[in-house]
Amino acid sequence: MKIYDTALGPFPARVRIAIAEKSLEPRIEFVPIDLLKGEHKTATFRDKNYSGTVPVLGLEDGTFISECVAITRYLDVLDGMPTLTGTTPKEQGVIHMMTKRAEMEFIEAISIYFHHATPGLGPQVEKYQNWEWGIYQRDKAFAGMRYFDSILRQQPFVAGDFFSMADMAVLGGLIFVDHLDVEVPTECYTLSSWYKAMQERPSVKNRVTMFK
Ligand SMILES: N[C@@H](CCC(=O)N[C@@H](CS(=O)(=O)O)C(=O)NCC(=O)O)C(=O)O
Repeated sequence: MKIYDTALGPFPARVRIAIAEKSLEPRIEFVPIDLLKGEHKTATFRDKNYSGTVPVLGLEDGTFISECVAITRYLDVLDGMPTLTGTTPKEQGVIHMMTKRAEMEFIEAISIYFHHATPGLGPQVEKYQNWEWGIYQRDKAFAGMRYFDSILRQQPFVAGDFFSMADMAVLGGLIFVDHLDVEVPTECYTLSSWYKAMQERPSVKNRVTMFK
């Protein structure tokens, strides 16, 4: 299998954590895609992923799977023993809901801020920027951090009692925050200490870095 990504990006980190959690590194060839040069927006790359984003999983039969959730689910059930996306219907429903919520309320919001209200990936890539929209989404991400802080005051992980795909989505958002000119709100000390604790997890350790 191949993973087309950028080694240090927040969304790719979600899948790289999943790969580590499932001990799949030996089966994966990582193919670097240069976002700063806009390689992900070329026709060649869009043949792999119409949306022009990374990561993308390439299978031996020529199938390409994009979207962190889809890739994580594929990798999680590969061994017939899902550990990240739920085993019971309720677990699967709650994990999927909290992952989607982490995307809509946090990582996608801070990503929009990155692309629209900062230089982002540079003028060669950021063809359209809307500063107001970026600031609006930044504030949405702050509200999202306060929400996840409140969740983590009630339970050890984002979707309940065990580490799951939902935690990886929140970690992706925190990686963005780490390297932008924004901070986790001081009142979100539970989220901050959870983030610190997560970085001791072998699958997360050293993956919390960002492309420059
Ligand atoms: N919905 C997609 C989003 C993926 C995404 O936005 N990836 C970023 C990678 S990174 O910024 O996190 O490193 C990207 O390709 N950004 C490039 C762009 O948006 O031009 C997913 O879940 O995989």
